[in-house]
Amino acid sequence: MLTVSHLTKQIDSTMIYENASFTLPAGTITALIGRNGAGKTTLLKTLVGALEPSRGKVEWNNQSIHDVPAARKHLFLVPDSIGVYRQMTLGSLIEFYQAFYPNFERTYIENYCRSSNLDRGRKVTALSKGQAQLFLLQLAFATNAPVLLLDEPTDGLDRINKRNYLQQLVSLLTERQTAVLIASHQLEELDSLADRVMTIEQHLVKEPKTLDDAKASMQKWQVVYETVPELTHHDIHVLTQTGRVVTLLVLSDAGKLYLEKTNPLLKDALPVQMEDYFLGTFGGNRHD
Ligand SMILES: Nc1ncnc2c1ncn2[C@@H]1O[C@H](COP(=O)(O)OP(=O)(O)OP(=O)(O)O)[C@@H](O)[C@H]1O
Repeated sequence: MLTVSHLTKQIDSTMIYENASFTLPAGTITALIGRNGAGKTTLLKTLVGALEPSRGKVEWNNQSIHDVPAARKHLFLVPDSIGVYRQMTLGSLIEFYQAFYPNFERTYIENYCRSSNLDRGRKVTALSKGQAQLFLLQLAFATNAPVLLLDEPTDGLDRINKRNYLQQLVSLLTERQTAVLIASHQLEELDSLADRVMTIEQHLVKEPKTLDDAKASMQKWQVVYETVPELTHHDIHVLTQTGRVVTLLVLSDAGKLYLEKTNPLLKDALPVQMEDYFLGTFGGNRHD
């Protein structure tokens, strides 16, 4: 299992992210969410050994990813851009990763190239953004690595490829018991996919919570007023207001009490979605 302890990254004296401590259990999908620039990509790059941590460690079964390069064969990162692969041909990428990953399934990726009419001699730059992304995602499956780190995996995919890819991810994950960490802004997608959610809030990496626990930490209400009051409480986050109808998130018991005191005419509970969780966590007065 991948175990991360007190992982911290500073670049020049700027804190990028701090104190990441978590494990990635087999057969689970963990969503990593945070505002732009929160440090998600930097965290993924540190996990895979592409960046050195300032403090803390990443271990695969007690072997340090940073001190023992061979331990990295248990992880594969699909980056958020093809930058590092630009000048490589598909064939050379396949050779490169086959040499590194002991359970690499060459037939799998070759079949994919054939069925998608991708010539192995083509450079990654000669593919469209979506084609390159799909190729890397399939390459990730071909490595058979027990831990997959995916940075904005569905960015650039059309709806059909996105749906097919997500179905494939879930079935491969179940079959192989892969541990997956996905950094993404596609919150609706994460809602149906993730078992757990981990946030980076003001540089601090929080412990993963189950999706149910995360959603239960806030309540969503649709409230109707005679006259809508100013809802200024720290733990009330207004999502929308249409006339006298307000949809809001309540982030604490104090917020709940405050809401009661505003004497709404009607109050209906709504299910909390991942997008609400994001807005409640990052968009409320607490983070202003
Ligand atoms: N090589 C670098 N030198 C200096 N600062 C860097 C470097 N790489 C990243 N940063 C800074 O680290 C912070 C986090 O960047 P990162 O790309 O990890 O964020 P992110 O959460 O993935 O953002 P987004 O959601 O926009 O993709 C940013 O402020 C960025 O400017």
